[in-house]
Amino acid sequence: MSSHPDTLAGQEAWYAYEGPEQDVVLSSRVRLARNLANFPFPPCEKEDDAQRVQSLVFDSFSRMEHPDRFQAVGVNELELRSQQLLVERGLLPECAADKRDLNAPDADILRSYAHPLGIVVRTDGYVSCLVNGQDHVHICSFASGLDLTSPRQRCREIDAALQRTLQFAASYDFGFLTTSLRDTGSGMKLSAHMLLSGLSLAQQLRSVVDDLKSKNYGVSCSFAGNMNQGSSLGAYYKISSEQAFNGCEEDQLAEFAAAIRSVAESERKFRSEFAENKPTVLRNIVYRMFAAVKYSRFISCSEAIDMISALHTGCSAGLIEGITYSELNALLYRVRNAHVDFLNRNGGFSYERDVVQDPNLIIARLRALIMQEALESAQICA
Ligand SMILES: Nc1ncnc2c1ncn2[C@@H]1O[C@H](COP(=O)(O)OP(=O)(O)OP(=O)(O)O)[C@@H](O)[C@H]1O
Repeated sequence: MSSHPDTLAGQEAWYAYEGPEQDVVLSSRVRLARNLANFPFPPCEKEDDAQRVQSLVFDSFSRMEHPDRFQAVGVNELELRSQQLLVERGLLPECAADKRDLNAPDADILRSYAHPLGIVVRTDGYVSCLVNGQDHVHICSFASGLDLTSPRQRCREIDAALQRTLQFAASYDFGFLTTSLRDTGSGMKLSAHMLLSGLSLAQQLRSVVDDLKSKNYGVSCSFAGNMNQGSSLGAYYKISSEQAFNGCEEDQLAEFAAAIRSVAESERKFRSEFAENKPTVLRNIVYRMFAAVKYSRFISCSEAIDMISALHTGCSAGLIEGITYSELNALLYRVRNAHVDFLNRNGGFSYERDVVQDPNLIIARLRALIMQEALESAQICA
């Protein structure tokens, strides 16, 4: 099973690599919002303005050093399944339907936008730029674990390179001007995906969420779930900054990193208390999921996310060995519908007679095989 869609230009995707604090923090994201001066912002722009903005941004990328490192495309030129692959990678915005039901068929992301989106992706997949989304330009970059410095550096390089040929809307008093007031200033939004299974099991999530909200950080479900009921699929949460005008970029970055570290410390504390006070309950959760992965013939996307979460918790409690956090994090991408579909179409697999006639069964069957292959060297530590 070699041709994973996450191998770009011969290089593994960013999420295949180890990162700091990965026992709790899966990944970090930095994005910069910018708008071109002298053009109405996306909610108010006309079709030909949007076309012109896209041409100017694509042209600016084509004039950068090594322009062949960038692939620029109008999203409406991509097949629905390619769009969905980019959504699953976090490069295109999700529409509400994706959040509600991960097992549902693909939704058309373009319908939520007044004008066609454009996207530029660097061929190594580390940095991308969305055109005509909420703002004219959203530059974004990811890194494994808690690492905001390297994605911010990559975003800044692209920002500086774009500013050689484009003029962005800015004011001395407010900084960069953006569609949403909360992005005005640095235009920077920071986020971290975290596994908060310890806090969830100990039912301590509410106070952590309230504390983050009081510091102007947003908390939402990474995959699906209901924040009001305090339940997120697999206990995966996204924490993000909600305002870009307080202090300089360095301060925003340092404060956000400190908040994430503090949540990570609480999470570790509650994970180890749970392991000490309820060792049998924890073993039951982890071992059942391990067995389910090993022996299931069909796995749905939401089941897979729950299973990966339990395996991750099991690894950090020393109950499972032979698989790394980064392998588990990469699995969270590999089990999504469009990723499995890509592999199915490119892998030349053959399936059992009773599976082959049903496309939904094929995807669930292949997902089970992907999970089993990832766990090949993993074992339970009794
Ligand atoms: N720290 C992270 N690690 C991995 N993926 C992330 C992270 N933060 C956000 N994402 C993914 O990136 C995509 C966009 O994130 P999000 O929903 O926060 O942005 P948005 O509000 O749509 O746009 P923007 O942040 O550009 O204004 C989503 O698919 C989300 O799951």
